[in-house]
Order: sequence, then structure tokens, then C-alpha cells
Amino acid sequence: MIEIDHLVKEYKTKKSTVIGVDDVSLHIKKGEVFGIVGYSGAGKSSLLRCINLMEKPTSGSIKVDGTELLSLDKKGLREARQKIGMIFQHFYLISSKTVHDNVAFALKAAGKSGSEASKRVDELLTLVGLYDKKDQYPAQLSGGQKQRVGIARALANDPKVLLCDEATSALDPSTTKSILNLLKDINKKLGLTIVLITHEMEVVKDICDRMAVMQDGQVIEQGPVYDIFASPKEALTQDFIKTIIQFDLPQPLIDRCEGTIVKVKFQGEAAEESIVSDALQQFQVKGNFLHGNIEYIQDRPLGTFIMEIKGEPGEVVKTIEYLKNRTQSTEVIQHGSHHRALA
Ligand SMILES: Nc1ncnc2c1ncn2[C@@H]1O[C@H](COP(=O)(O)OP(=O)(O)OP(=O)(O)O)[C@@H](O)[C@H]1O
Repeated sequence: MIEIDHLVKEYKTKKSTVIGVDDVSLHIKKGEVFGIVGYSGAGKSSLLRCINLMEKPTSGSIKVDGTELLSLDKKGLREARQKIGMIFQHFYLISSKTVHDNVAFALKAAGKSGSEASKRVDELLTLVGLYDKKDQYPAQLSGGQKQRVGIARALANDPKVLLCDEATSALDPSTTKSILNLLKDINKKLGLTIVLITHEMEVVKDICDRMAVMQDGQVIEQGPVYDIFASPKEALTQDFIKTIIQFDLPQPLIDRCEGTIVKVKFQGEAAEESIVSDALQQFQVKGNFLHGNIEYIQDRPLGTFIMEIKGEPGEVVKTIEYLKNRTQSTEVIQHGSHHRALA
């Protein structure tokens, strides 16, 4: 649905040239929710704004629904943009217009007549759960309600793509959940392709199918959200994952342990099986759980356990081998004191 190839966006200032997007290629499929994460300044907004040509790329190619945006004339671009809705962190509603008129504005700008527009506004406000607020003004709404108006306005002209620029960053956690649920609902009901940028991994975990990580204008890692959460390759991606799945044990706790400390990761069905307890029964060892966590990403479990294993060194080695053969990864964080004494 969106094919971005070798996209470059440079900003020329009087003194220098800043590269916002540095040779990015991404292919986003029809109907998927695609998340782009990165720290401030990574180039997320620049990339997102290039997708509807709010920013004009310096070079590269952007095809939306098969149409190359960079070769369009003004009229063609206006039509292509109607296929692309956008919502923003700060909503950008018109404060002097009611909820109804804010949404109707987008329809009238696209040439729809008054009664046709009003009927469509009612449908859209019902879809986002705000029909009863249609005569209120933005100042009378909560942040979540304002974003619902933003979503209704973005959907006014039946876009095929919805771009979300930090759409939940100004909202509290429970409002964020309700807006993400609404976006997921719209994605399913309307088959809309959604691209969102965020610095919050929770958002990506909750609704995205695939994701990309940006740093210094480049995409440094991309793939299905589950796979990236299960085995992030780049250091920056690992940092982001740690904001959701914290693996690090406090050093004093590690220092107090005499046994071997292992971190075990399980994917899919294995996360729910009793591999660890089977291992503890099979060998002459004792296990002491130090940390355990199961996350459900796209309804698939991803488990991480950290435990101390104590016993005869040979038995400990066999236990670790057993776990290594049956789990996605088993990593020794610290060898037991017996092993350390020999070293
Ligand atoms: N209009 C502009 N003029 C000059 N430089 C710009 C402009 N917009 C962005 N940049 C620069 O491009 C780089 C990428 O910025 P961008 O806003 O795309 O990053 P971001 O990941 O969206 O960060 P944030 O979340 O803080 O907006 C930064 O170095 C930024 O300073």
C-alpha cells in the first residue's frame, strides 16, 4: 500500500544541511498497522510527513496505492492526499467551530455539499463514539475526546491510509488505551492501513503488526513486532524493549547468589509449557526464581524467566543444556561460586 524507496529528506539552513531522513526504504502492506519508533530527532516526523508530501522529499520514491506521489501535479496530489488522513499529538482542531463543524470542514474542503456533509459527519461521530458531543466546542472536550474528533476528521474523505503523528503522546495511559482500541477497531472495520510514529513501545506492543526503529534518519531494524520483541538485534531496539520487558537484576541480588544464574526466553506455546519445572525435576538441582514475566504480543505469549540454579556442577551443566535445547534462548548471566572458585 505504501512503498517508500531510498527516501532522503534534507533541510537546508543558511549555515548547514541537516539530514532528517537518510536513505529509508520501507514497504507497508495494505491493512496493516505499522509503527515507527525512535528517540527525538531520529527522523520519524520527517518520514511520516513525507508520506503525504507535507514535507517534500529531497530524493527517492513514495508510492501510495500504486501512485508515485513525487510525479503528481497539483491536482493529482490533491486527489492523492484525500486517500491519506492524518492525526496529530496536539489535535489541531478549530477552536471557534463545533465538533460537527470541525469534521464537516474537511468534507466541505473536498467539495461535499452541506446536507451530504452533515449526514457523513453524523456517521463519523457515531463511529468514534462522540455523536452526543456534536454541538460542543473543542474547549469543552477532554484530550481523548479531542483526538476522537481528530480521527473523525481524518476519516472524513474515506482515506485508505491513516498517518498518526504521536497521536497518544499527550494522553494519559487509560485514554491512550481507548484511542488505541478505537484505531485498531477502525483498522479492522474499514481495512485501513495505519502508520504511526511514537516513542512509546507500549503503543507498538498494543496495536502494531510490524515496526521499524529509526536512528539518525535511518531505519536500523524492521520486522514483525513479535519477532523484534523476542530478539531485538540492535542496541537501540534492545533499549526500547527494556522499557516494556525489564530483564536486568539489581547487582546486589546477583552478588548474593551462589548458584548459576540463567535467563531463559520462551516463545509462543513454549512460554506456557512446564519446561523449567520439568528440568528441575529431571536433574539433581534446586531452582530459585528471581524474575518472571510473560507478555502477550498480538495474542502470542513471550516469556522471560531469570533463575538461580544450585547443585553439583555436572548437574547444573546438564540442566542448562536441557533448557538450551528446549527454549528459544538460555543464557548464563553468572556462573555459580563453585565455577568462579575454579576459574
Ligand atoms: N524544518 C526543519 N528544519 C531544519 N531541520 C529540521 C526540520 N525538521 C526537522 N529537522 C531536523 O531533522 C532531524 C529529524 O527530525 P524529526 O522531527 O523528523 O525527528 P523525530 O524523530 O520526529 O523527533 P521528534 O519526536 O522530536 O519530533 C532532526 O535533526 C531535526 O532537527
